[in-house]
Amino acid sequence: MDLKQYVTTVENWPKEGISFKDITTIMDNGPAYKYATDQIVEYAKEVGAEIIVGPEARGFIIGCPVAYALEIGFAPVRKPGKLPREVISANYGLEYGQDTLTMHNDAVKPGQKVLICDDLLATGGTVDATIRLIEKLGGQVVGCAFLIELTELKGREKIGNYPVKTLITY
Ligand SMILES: O=P(O)(O)OC[C@H]1O[C@H](OP(=O)(O)OP(=O)(O)O)[C@H](O)[C@@H]1O
Ligand SMILES: Nc1ncnc2[nH]cnc12
Repeated sequence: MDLKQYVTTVENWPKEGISFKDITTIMDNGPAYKYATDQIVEYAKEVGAEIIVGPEARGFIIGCPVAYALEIGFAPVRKPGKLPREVISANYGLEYGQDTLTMHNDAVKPGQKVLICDDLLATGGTVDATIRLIEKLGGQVVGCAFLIELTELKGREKIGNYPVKTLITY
């Protein structure tokens, strides 16, 4: 299936110069959402993922069905003030701003094999911060899976040698 036909590009949103890739038009199409999820499930099997970690908010949409299909856990990475128990934090830069991400300090167990799932790899700031959080807890990042990669923004370079799987590139 050509997933690209289901991605909607919105120019100059949320601010001037950003070419926003809207994935709601993948999600609201049953066969497209299932096809995309199935591709990432296969990748998760290949890398031997034992838990999925996904950053708020769109990482939940991609990561949760993968965890469900494999009957493994899902650990959320969230913006500050959202997780109720003790957290660890990491700062990062975004294509359009600066922020902090947090994760429960027992969400990933030492040595556990983790697949990070998100909708989009842009500058790599979000996934880089997510990797730092997982590794602080002793987790082993075995892969990073995305629906979309914006190659111009060089996210892969930012994260170096971690295996990356993307379904659509621009
Ligand atoms: O590679 P990067 O430059 O870090 O950009 C990619 C990240 O940006 C978006 O999330 P955003 O922070 O907009 O949050 P949202 O999912 O809650 O809308 C997207 O869902 C990725 O997580
Ligand atoms: N260009 C982009 N498209 C969609 N989501 C984004 N999040 C950050 N940059 C984005």
